[in-house]
Amino acid sequence: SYVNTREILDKASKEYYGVAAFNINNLEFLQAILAGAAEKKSPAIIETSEGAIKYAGMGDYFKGARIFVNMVKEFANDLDIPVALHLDHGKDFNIIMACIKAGYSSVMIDASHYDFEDNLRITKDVARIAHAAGVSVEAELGQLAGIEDNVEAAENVLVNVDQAEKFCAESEIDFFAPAIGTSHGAFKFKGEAKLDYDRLKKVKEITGKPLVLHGASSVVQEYVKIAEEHGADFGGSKGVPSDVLKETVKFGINKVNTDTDLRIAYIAGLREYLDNDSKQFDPRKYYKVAMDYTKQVVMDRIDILGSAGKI
Ligand SMILES: O=C(COP(=O)(O)O)N(O)CCCCO
Ligand code: NA
Ligand SMILES: [Zn+2]
Repeated sequence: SYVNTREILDKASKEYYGVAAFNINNLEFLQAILAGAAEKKSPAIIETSEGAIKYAGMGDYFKGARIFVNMVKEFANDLDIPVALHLDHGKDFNIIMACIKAGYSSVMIDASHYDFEDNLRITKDVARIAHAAGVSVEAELGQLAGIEDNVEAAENVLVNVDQAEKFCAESEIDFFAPAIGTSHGAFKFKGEAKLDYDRLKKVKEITGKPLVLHGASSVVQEYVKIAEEHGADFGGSKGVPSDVLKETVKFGINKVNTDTDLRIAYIAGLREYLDNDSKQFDPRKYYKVAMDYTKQVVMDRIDILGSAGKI
């Protein structure tokens, strides 16, 4: 069934497990994600960046938002698992409004590159409007380094715990994304993957809200290897190890944003297929391995985060 994201995350926050939020740009990733989540009897949060919405609508983001709402609802209505659709990194007020109007379950207002007062003011405005339309809201404090899609920042700025308290108390948001040392993309750490668990624990205690981890992909080396065996160059790629991910869930992370892991699994499967079948030109065939690997990553991630059977 198609649900409000709060239904999924309030339960996860109470019971201390994580729910992956998987990014999509097209039909094939959506099919792979929902197949994996359904098989694991897990809730599923589908999310789209502003770039994905412009991509799907061929520049018309009202159309793009409606396309994703209709695709997700069509599948969700026939599934026994709860499915939500979320706008990831909403920055453009018009796109946020288009998603609310189209029927998204939740929207992120990402004003984290503004100063604190402006971030709080903008977030309060969006929360008031979204809530009036029955849509839940995510916002972020601190910044992730790394450039991906149209989401970029110079360097890591870790969340300030005192600011988090004021921000969560006054902004009326439903989910909160504290920056604790991750970054977007496939090259997250030069050395060891270290996240600020202490800051995370304090934010959970103080806010009591469902928390979001951005830049949470693990960059699974099994699929990096397959992609590189078939011509990819992902040298130096490193993500959040699964044991570190489990620690963040233990300390209160509930929504685990995952884009890069699906992208790597998909391109690994596509490269492998194209190298092995020079005669094929049916997209339902040559996307198959890509979708199978993506589904496998979805199921593995659900096992790591503990959301299997939580419906
Ligand atoms: O936080 C994340 C997940 O990041 P990643 O999957 O790279 O670790 N996202 O918000 C996904 C989209 C980033 C911009 O395209
Ligand atoms: Na988000
Ligand atoms: Zn993010």
